[in-house]
Amino acid sequence: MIKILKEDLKKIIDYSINSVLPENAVKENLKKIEFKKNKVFLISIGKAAWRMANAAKEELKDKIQKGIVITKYDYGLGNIKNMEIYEAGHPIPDKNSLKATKRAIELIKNLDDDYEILFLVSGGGSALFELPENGVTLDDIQNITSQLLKSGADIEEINAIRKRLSKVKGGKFAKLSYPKQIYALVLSDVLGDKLDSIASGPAYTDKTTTNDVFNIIKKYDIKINTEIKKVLEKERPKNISNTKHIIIGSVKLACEYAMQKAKELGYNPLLLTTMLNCEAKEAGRFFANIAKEEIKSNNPIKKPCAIIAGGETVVMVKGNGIGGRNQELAYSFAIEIEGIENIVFASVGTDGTDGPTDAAGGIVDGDTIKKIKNKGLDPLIFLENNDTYNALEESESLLKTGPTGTNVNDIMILLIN
Ligand SMILES: Nc1ncnc2c1ncn2[C@@H]1O[C@H](COP(=O)(O)OP(=O)(O)OP(=O)(O)O)[C@@H](O)[C@H]1O
Ligand SMILES: O=C(O)[C@H](O)CO
Ligand SMILES: [Mg+2]
Repeated sequence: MIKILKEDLKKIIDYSINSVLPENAVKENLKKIEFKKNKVFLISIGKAAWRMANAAKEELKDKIQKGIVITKYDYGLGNIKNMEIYEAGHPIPDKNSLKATKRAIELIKNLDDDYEILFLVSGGGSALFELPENGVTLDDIQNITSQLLKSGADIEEINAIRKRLSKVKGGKFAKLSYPKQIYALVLSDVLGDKLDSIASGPAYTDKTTTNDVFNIIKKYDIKINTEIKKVLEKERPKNISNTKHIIIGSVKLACEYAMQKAKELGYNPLLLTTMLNCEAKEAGRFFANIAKEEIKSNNPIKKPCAIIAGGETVVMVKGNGIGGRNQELAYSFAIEIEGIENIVFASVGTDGTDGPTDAAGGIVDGDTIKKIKNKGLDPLIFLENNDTYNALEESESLLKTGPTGTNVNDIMILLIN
């Protein structure tokens, strides 16, 4: 029984991820853009950058005369005609992020008046598209980003800070490109699809205030020096007039496709939320509470059922193990449902990389914790040490997809028979 549940769960995940791959989304939405000039410069940033750029090139062909792609290491899939392809550091920017970004700006500065800009944006863009603001060094950015990523701050909070430390975020890229028109196609990995947060909104007006920024610094006890403090006080550009944005994919869509596939496989689907953003291990426990209620009283939906959620949880990393938010969520679920039969649960990053690991997430059931105990290991220590990658590896519960080419947050699916 578990075997079938697991197979079904994997089918649902595959279907959902395949349905939000960027190619179709880019091609369909390009039809909505009315370019006014005959030449297009393409700039594509983020984890999905290569595939989005390739799809745009297939669709617009030689109308795209030049372009640059900036993606994460190993996410570039070869040459694309007329394009420069760069790979750089993620989730913390490195010198290749800066080199590629500098090059992008240089290319844009040299474009003649016949060009408009097609800007393809996907999650991960914040780390990959980066040029430090005057008075800020790459070291500063690396240090502050790394503090923020471990602090439990959510992506909107993290990006509020990133925007101020950068010359290209928070609408500054649009200002740099002015008066060229920018058409942005955005694959959203931010809950609620907030355009000023996705990849730190390079071409979108920053909605955060200086007050917000210092509240975040205080709330998460981020250590900054006086030079950085001065930079953080500077306002972002307002009145950006040369950009148009279209959202072309999101976690909501991924959840809807998961529901569709679950139904097709005979499960009653229920969508809990597309905005899950609490602490990962709390979310795991909450899902376990729901699973127990379901098993006991067929509530909130009749079995067999698929209970689905989308979102992006946070982890306050305190230990020195390896893992990611999906692995931690799935593992904490497993701890709560040890020994219970006929349930399978997965939490997965649609981009295929959960945290700094080669896994997309975890897929767990009532036997997961037993397997760990049978090896004489203590299941709780892994969680305490944020070492859920190793815990899931020991229990054959890692979910690996490899880089998927898309990036629309995380999905959680609970199947109960
Ligand atoms: N050992 C660990 N256990 C659990 N979570 C971890 C661990 N180490 C890092 N993380 C979490 O992994 C997150 C970064 O992973 P990941 O690359 O999947 O982020 P992402 O949100 O997909 O990136 P982006 O938003 O730039 O696309 C960090 O926010 C951090 O909280
Ligand atoms: O790059 C980023 O800032 C995150 O992935 C959110 O878009
Ligand atoms: Mg990820």
